[in-house]
Amino acid sequence: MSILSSFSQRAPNKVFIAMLLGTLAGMAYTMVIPLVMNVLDQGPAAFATTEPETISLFGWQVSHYRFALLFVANCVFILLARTASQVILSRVALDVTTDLRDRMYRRISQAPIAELERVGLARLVASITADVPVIVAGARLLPDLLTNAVTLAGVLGFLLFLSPSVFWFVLGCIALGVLTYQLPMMIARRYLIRARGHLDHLHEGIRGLVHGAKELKLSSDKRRDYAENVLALNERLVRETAKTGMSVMSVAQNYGNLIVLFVIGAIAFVFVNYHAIGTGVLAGVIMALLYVTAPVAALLNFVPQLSMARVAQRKVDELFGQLAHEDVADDGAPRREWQRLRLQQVAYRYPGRGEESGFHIGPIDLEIARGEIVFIVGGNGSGKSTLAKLLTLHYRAASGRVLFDDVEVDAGTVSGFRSGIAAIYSDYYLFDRPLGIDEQAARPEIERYLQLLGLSGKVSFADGRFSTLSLSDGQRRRLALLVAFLEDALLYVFDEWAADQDPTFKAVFYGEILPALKARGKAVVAISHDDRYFAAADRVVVMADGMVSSGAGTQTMLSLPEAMVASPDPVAAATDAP
Ligand SMILES: Nc1ncnc2c1ncn2[C@@H]1O[C@H](COP(=O)(O)OP(=O)(O)OP(=O)(O)O)[C@@H](O)[C@H]1O
Repeated sequence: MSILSSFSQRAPNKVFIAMLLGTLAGMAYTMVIPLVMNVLDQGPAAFATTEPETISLFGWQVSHYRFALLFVANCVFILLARTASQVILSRVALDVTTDLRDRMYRRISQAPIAELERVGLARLVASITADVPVIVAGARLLPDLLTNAVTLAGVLGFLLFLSPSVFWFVLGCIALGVLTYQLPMMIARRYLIRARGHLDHLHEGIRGLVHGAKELKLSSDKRRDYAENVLALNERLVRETAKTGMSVMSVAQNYGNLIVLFVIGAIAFVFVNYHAIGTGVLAGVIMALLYVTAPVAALLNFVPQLSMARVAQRKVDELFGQLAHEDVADDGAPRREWQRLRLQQVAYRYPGRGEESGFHIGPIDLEIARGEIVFIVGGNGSGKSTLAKLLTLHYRAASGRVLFDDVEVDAGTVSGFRSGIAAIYSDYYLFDRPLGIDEQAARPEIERYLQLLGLSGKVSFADGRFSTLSLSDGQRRRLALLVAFLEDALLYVFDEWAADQDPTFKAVFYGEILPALKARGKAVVAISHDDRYFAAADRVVVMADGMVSSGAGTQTMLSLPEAMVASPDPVAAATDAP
């Protein structure tokens, strides 16, 4: 959708008023020339007044006082109309900026996870932070654009009134000037588009600088390499292309500024030799043209800003065009109950790069029942996390069927089934508050879990948020686990949750938390490399090269301290603790 239509949809009345005021201001601008012409003895005969009426005002002699009053009123009107028009549109622009970002947020949250992973964070952030302000700035120019366009049209009308031959000559010259102006502008635009493309890579580089700060700090060689071959390289590409673009644009702008002066020269030195034109009319024409120099230059100077806005708009459209809307018909549907989850001949393939085809898993047949603990084990890159994302319905199977009981997951049912799933992925994100819960009702439970997870001395819960997220990796994961508990889901998926827990807490996780979830009738899937605890699973699913083979588990808690095995419900354990 074009930004202009966003403006008029957001506040049609305000936009109309702003446009109207801009137009009226332009008309008032045009009035200035005829008003002044009236008092020029040497002006065109049509404007000559017979009797200059002079009055004394505050001790000053004011001739043609009616015109003088009209002139002042006109100027005051220009001031008020233009200001009001700009203020109104600036305010609408702020609302439109919010709307635009809001639309982007929704597009992102409605996009399939696979698409978000493909597009990447850096490009999305660049679009929201860099492109949106440029688009809106372009749209904010509209009142000025109108004012200047109307002024130009008015002055051209004035020229037509003075001398039709001059009018056609001026019109032809301006049209020629504007056409030739397009060539450098086109070149400049190309460079700006290229610079915007490099900016995406630069953002990715900056992300690496922040997220990889610890790795880079440890080695000056790494730091130098990254600074030179990633940051400086992308900076240089952005800078050089933007510099060339801006330089060409400056040439175009200055050429644009001179167009009217060329016209004045052409009339004063050439046109007069071919057309009979009186001195009064010539003076009027030159005055009108000088007057119109600024509006023409302003109009042409809008072009670069508008073309930058167009580049940004194209970038946003392109990016969000790539982000497909997930096929979910029942978004926000209530949770659907189920007893058994089944994957039947499910396969999934990541998109390939160039000639390389993407990693492929399946076809997989797998069943997980409520009250069952299933471990997914296997080597790195064997497809465990991919399978987890299929189980949590973030990836949609390319072929095969995912069924909860006898209901197949499709666009109409996916949302209801997702509501019953809680997952902690290896790249989980911890929000500073539990989302979508009744804070007051959950408070006692949160306090209890904080204690159970050994976090009560570290984190507290107040005003709907956790007091801190500055915790150790293991503690952050425990907090993520707490949030998952609050969801009271039907299926829990843990992707290497225990990897960075200390031995004691590892034992708590495998020996108490998982059995407690099982006892409460939850289906539990844990991706694990902890072979010491494989016995905690009812079933072990082994993955290799994207395929699964199941092995039998055992209910016996191997390696667990007796005290831990004795209390199968950790919540009860926490409550009973002295
Ligand atoms: N977002 C992605 N885009 C494209 N390919 C991916 C993506 N994520 C994973 N892959 C591919 O899928 C393969 C399996 O990845 P996956 O994360 O499922 O393995 P894993 O068994 O969980 O490994 P690990 O034990 O190291 O966590 C990877 O080797 C990679 O080639």
